[in-house]
Amino acid sequence: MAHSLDLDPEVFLSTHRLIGKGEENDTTLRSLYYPPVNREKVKEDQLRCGEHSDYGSITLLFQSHEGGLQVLSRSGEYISAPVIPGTVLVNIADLMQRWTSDLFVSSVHRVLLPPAGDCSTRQSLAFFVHPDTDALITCIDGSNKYPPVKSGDYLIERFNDSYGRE
Ligand SMILES: O=C(O)CCC(=O)C(=O)O
Ligand SMILES: [Fe+2]
Repeated sequence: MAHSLDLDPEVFLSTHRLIGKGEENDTTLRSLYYPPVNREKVKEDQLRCGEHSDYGSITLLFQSHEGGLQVLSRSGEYISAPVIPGTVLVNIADLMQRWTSDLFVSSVHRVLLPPAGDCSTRQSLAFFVHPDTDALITCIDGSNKYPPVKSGDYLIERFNDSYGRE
């Protein structure tokens, strides 16, 4: 990713040094199990996972073969992301968009219900990658498009926006 922006890779590497080393990095692995869908109880427009973008730098997504993931294109249409066995899907997340002054755009995505009559379950693994909690994220182009923010503070802000402040 850094090379594609003509950047020294250390810009990203040096700010992700503490993954898996303790409390100073919020990178998380989440196992998501979606149970079979009872069609009689489905509401209109119900989804398995509602439209959102992720908060950190990137997300590595491992999906089971059932599929259902869709990504919003820049022209505003949802595109199904095919499951390609043995591959990992990489989503750009919001802090990366901010960091790169919108050169990389975070992907808005959702997970659809299976088609009617399909009782399959779905399993995915999402590895939400975050910069180190104290890493100061400033626009890499030197602009002030977004004010500098510490990775950990940004995450707390996003959690508060999503789940409500105390
Ligand atoms: O289950 C999936 O494939 C996507 C899950 C997801 O987007 C998320 O948990 O942020
Ligand atoms: Fe997501």
